[in-house]
Amino acid sequence: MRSFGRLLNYIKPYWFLACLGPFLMFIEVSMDLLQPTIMQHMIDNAIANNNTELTIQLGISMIIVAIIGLIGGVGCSIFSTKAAVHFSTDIRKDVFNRIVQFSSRDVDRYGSGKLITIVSNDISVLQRAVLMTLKVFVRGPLLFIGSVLIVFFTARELFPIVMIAVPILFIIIIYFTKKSASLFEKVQVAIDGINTRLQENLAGIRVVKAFGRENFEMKRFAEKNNMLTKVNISAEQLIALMMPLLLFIVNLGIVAALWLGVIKVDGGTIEVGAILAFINYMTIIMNGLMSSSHVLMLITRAFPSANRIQEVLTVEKDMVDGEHTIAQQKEEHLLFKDVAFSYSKNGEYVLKNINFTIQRGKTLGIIGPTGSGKTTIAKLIPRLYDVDHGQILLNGVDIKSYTKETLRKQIGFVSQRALLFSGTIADNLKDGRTDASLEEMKQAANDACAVEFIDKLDEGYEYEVAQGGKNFSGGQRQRLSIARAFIRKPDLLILDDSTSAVDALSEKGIQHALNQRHSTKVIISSKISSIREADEIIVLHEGEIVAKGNHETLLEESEVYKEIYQTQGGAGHE
Ligand SMILES: Nc1ncnc2c1ncn2[C@@H]1O[C@H](COP(=O)(O)OP(=O)(O)OP(=O)(O)O)[C@@H](O)[C@H]1O
Repeated sequence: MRSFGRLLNYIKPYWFLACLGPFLMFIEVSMDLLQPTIMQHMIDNAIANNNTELTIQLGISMIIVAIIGLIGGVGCSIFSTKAAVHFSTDIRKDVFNRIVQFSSRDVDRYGSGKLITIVSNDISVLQRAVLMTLKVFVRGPLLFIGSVLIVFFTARELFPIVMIAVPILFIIIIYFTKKSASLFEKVQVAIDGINTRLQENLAGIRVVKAFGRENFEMKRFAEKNNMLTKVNISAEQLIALMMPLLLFIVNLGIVAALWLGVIKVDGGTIEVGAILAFINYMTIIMNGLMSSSHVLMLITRAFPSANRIQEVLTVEKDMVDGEHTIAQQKEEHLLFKDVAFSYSKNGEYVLKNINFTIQRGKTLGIIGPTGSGKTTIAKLIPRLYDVDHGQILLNGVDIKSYTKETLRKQIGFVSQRALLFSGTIADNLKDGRTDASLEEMKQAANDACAVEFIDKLDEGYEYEVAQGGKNFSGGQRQRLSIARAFIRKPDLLILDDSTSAVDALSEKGIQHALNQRHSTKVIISSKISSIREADEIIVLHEGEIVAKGNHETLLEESEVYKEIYQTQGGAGHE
């Protein structure tokens, strides 16, 4: 509830629209409330007395009142919708901006399914609650209070019926609203589950097909879908049950009014028009309560969504940005000092006691079996994650002391999963450096052996890259990612298994280009051929450095290295 209240601050810039909507609704409701009274006059004073002129006058009044009401209603819808849509657009923008700045730990913690639900579903739920509040919240209570007052002053004989019916209607509404709130919370969780499954399947659709996992995935999706169906049905059934119950109470009231009315009309204390007006007001009271309860339900339903949105907006930064904005060039370029790291707070360390130094301009190779922690080392350097123990120094300064911008400007990172973004090839290359010229792009593409396939494209560097780069082969994506890093001309270049899908000839070309570069290089690979030229190689095993040296010394001294070498063809491969 507090989160909902806080998020309502987003409506402040649109306060004029947000006030205009309910004001126009006030006009519409006032007109709605006038109608039965005019009708009562028409029946009791004009029709009963055969007064045609008065009948026409009152008829015209009813039409005018209806038109004013219509203008109020339409105006309210237009302005309320504008306010609510701007409100949610601003929240969506802030939530997205926050997510983009999340640390990798936060992304791991939330999971992409939940984040997608928050940006899409939760914000829509909130928008709907605000829209209905602006449109209906004034209407419901006004219709209710207005009708009760009018009955009190114009048909006091029938007022006891209202006194009995209204509390019962209230109790029903409160009971159902409370019950539905917890069910709608479950609905949100079930939608999370669906989005997670969907997201995972779409991202890995090729693997799903290649391994014939369709049936298995369909079954897993069906489980989540059934769960959503179950909670959705329970929630909707609950709401569906409320309407007939309310109607039943109102109808009982109407029957009681007719019964009491007949006695009173016989006694001459009430007129037929007043009874008809009462019946109308009873229906309006019910409608007023129904629409208020509907909004109340939407608001209660929006509470869990608001909590989740607020949580994302206020998530505490687990990575504090440093203040250092100047990166000097030191001979001792990169230093890992007693580094240990675990992905979860109390989890097992995936890196332990990591110590190494790279001198400026030199190349460090990192090799080791899968899961030994190679990629994790690469992720620690640009602070995708922070170390749990020890220190990483870049140019003699703890990387935590740099602003993230200063730190990341010094680094060119080619990740294991070559990811491209939708846009043109040029757009993707310019992610490396926004002001890169066409000549520089061509040079980088040439060094990364990407020129041959770019030149074959009619549009060249203006060729559109599909989402995730799926209109390129794995090797082409890797070469474009390398070109993107090259274009940056970084001080420190990190290549994480980035030539795994590249053919041997292109890999040779890339290695040649790498050797020409003055950058300090960290090359991670599971292939000895990619790192054998490195000035120093570290061998990782189960998160620890088990050997260090160049190719020749490691062949002599490290069993693990020798084993990798032999499994990759050994001397015969040279
Ligand atoms: N985001 C993550 N959350 C939790 N554990 C992770 C995460 N990423 C990696 N791990 C774990 O950390 C360990 C080291 O993983 P890492 O990716 O660094 O290994 P690697 O040597 O690069 O493997 P590969 O050669 O297969 O790429 C593995 O046990 C892995 O399961």
